[in-house]
Formats: sequence, structure tokens, C-alpha cells
Amino acid sequence: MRGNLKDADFKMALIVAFGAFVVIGVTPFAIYRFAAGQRLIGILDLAIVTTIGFGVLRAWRTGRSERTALLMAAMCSIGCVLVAYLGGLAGVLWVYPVLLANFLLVPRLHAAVLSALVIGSVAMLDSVLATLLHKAMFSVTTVEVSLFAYVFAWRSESQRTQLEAVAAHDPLTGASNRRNMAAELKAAMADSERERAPVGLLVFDLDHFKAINDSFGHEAGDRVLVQVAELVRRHTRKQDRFFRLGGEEFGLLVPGADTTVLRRIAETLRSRVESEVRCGERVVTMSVGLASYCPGESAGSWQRRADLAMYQAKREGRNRVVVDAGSKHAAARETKAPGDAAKS
Ligand SMILES: Nc1nc2c(ncn2[C@@H]2O[C@H](COP(=O)(O)OP(=O)(O)OP(=O)(O)O)[C@@H](O)[C@H]2O)c(=O)[nH]1
Repeated sequence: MRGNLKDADFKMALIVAFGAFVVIGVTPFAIYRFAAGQRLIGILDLAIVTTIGFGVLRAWRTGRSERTALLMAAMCSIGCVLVAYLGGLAGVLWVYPVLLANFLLVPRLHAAVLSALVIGSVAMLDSVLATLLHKAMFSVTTVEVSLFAYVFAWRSESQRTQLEAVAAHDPLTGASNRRNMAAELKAAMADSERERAPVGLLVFDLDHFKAINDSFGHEAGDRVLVQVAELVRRHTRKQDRFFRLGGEEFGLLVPGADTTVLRRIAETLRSRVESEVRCGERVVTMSVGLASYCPGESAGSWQRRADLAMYQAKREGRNRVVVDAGSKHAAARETKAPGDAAKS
């Protein structure tokens, strides 16, 4: 499954919020430490603020939120142990927000390891936690905070995943929805240009679907849509992306397929629908348009070419496959120069 954009947005928001809290929260203490002549802790505070500040800027610029979040969590974990070592009890208080931040910023396993190291290191500092009782209280309270943060991170992640799945899929057919398609097309275009591999798009629309609804009812129409979606899934590969574009119109993104392969896939799907999908005794058919991606064009232009080919299939009598004109020229070039034809 492709990396989740929404997940990256969520992580970026956490990084920025955490960075702002660290900069605003720690800077006054750094100034205080210098004013009080405690230069070592002052320098440490300043190093933490600077590293976190640069981390946020770097994540913002590069979009690499995962690695930055891990660096930030590691920096704060090491920093709070050193501050506890140098500053005594005052430093111990920073352990609690750092434990929470670890579980919000990085994967749970990494956070658990970092947090265990922080708790273990600080608990061993006799200069800070002098008695066994203090050590026990510190350990119990920090483990409680960590467990709570662990459960919270785990539950919110699974709910986010569920919400994203619901928002990205059509509930009737389980196909991805139009909203998801824009991002998938862009990613497929980038892959195609980077790997110099072809990628194709099929757009298909059931024929006379209104008549099916009118004759057999809306629920029977829904069952036809489900049958078509199941058939498409049975006859496509894992890396192909299936979308419901609305009503009785679907899209199929086929990475690695040149125009010839794409036409074969389209023809297979069209003929399978005709021979296998039924509403009562009525044969269901569909019209298919296909377009191979031309490097450099926009996602909108690519999809429009597939749409226009599909409308042409409707005009020419339905239950047929039409290859968009631009893709036909590309196919002719592929045939002339088989050495250049990408793998299918
Ligand atoms: N059962 C069902 N029908 C739907 C759904 N979404 C859209 N429709 C119906 O699909 C029908 C589409 O009709 P048209 O756009 O006229 O297309 P068509 O009858 O298939 O005609 P052509 O596309 O020209 O072959 C309309 O009657 C919509 O109400 C749905 O989720 N379930």
C-alpha cells in the first residue's frame, strides 16, 4: 500500500506542535540557567531548543516527518536524562512530558524502548532519587504515564486508520473513491516517469443502467454494481487500483501496462461482465475507454482522454472498448521500437 499522505500530515502537525512547545517552554529556563551561572545546563537547554527548532524546519522543508520525529524524540529523551543528572529534581519533571511526546511522535515500539531507557537511567541516579521509596514512586508514575500514552497512541492510530479507510472507499463496492483517485494518479505518474514504465487508465460505465434500476429496482441495481466490482477485483492484480468514480462509472489504474496490454485487460473485463453479470435474466454490459499516460501531461488531461474514449464507446453502440487516439499513436511507436517498450 502506498504511503499514507494524511498520516504524514498528522505527524507533521504533531512535530510542529511539539517543536513549538519545546522552544516556548525550554527557552526561558535556558535564559534563567545562564543568568544563575549554571552554564552547563544552560548550554544543554539551548542545544535541545536549537536541535528541535532545526528539526521542525527540516521536516517542514523536506516533508520527511518520520525520521525527524525519531531524532526529536531521541534528543529530548537524552536531554531530559542529562538535565536530571545535572539539575536534580527539577530535571526529573521534564521526564513526564518527554514520555508523552515519545509515544505521540514515533512508532510505539521505538517509543517504548526510548522511554524504558529514560526511566531506567533516571531511576539509577542516586543524586536525584536518593531513597528506594523515591525510586519506586518515580518508576511507578513514569511507567503509568508510558502505559497510558502507549494505549492512547495505539487506539488513536487504529481509529485514524479506520476513518481514513472509510473516507477513501465507496461503502457499496469497496472500491476507492474519486477523492483517492487524484492522489493515486499523481503517484502513478511519478512512478511511471521515474521508472520509465508505462501506466494505463481504464474508465468504464455500465450500459443502460437506468433501465436496470427502472425495471428491477434500485437494490437490484446495487447488486449489479457489487457483482461488477467483485469481477473486476477477481481479474486484476494487487498493484492495480480500482475506483468508483460515481454512479455506475468506474476507473482502473494499471501500472506497467502498455496500450496493447491495457486493451487486452479492457477486453477481458468487458467480455467477462457480458458473460457473467446478470440482473435477473438481463445481460449487463459496459463501455470502456482507455488511455495510456503520456509523460508530461497532467492527471486531468489523462483522465479526460480516458473519459472521452469511454463516451466514444457509448456513441458507437456501447458494450465495446475504445482506445484514446493519443494512446493509439503511442502504441504504434511501441510496436515500431520494441526495444523501448516497457515491461507489462
Ligand atoms: N442502484 C443504483 N443506481 C445508481 C447508483 N448511482 C447512480 N445510479 C443510477 O444510475 C443511473 C445512470 O443513468 P444514466 O446516467 O442515464 O446512464 P445509463 O442509463 O447507464 O445510460 P448510458 O450510460 O448512456 O448507457 C441513474 O438512474 C442513477 O439513478 C447507485 O449507487 N445504485
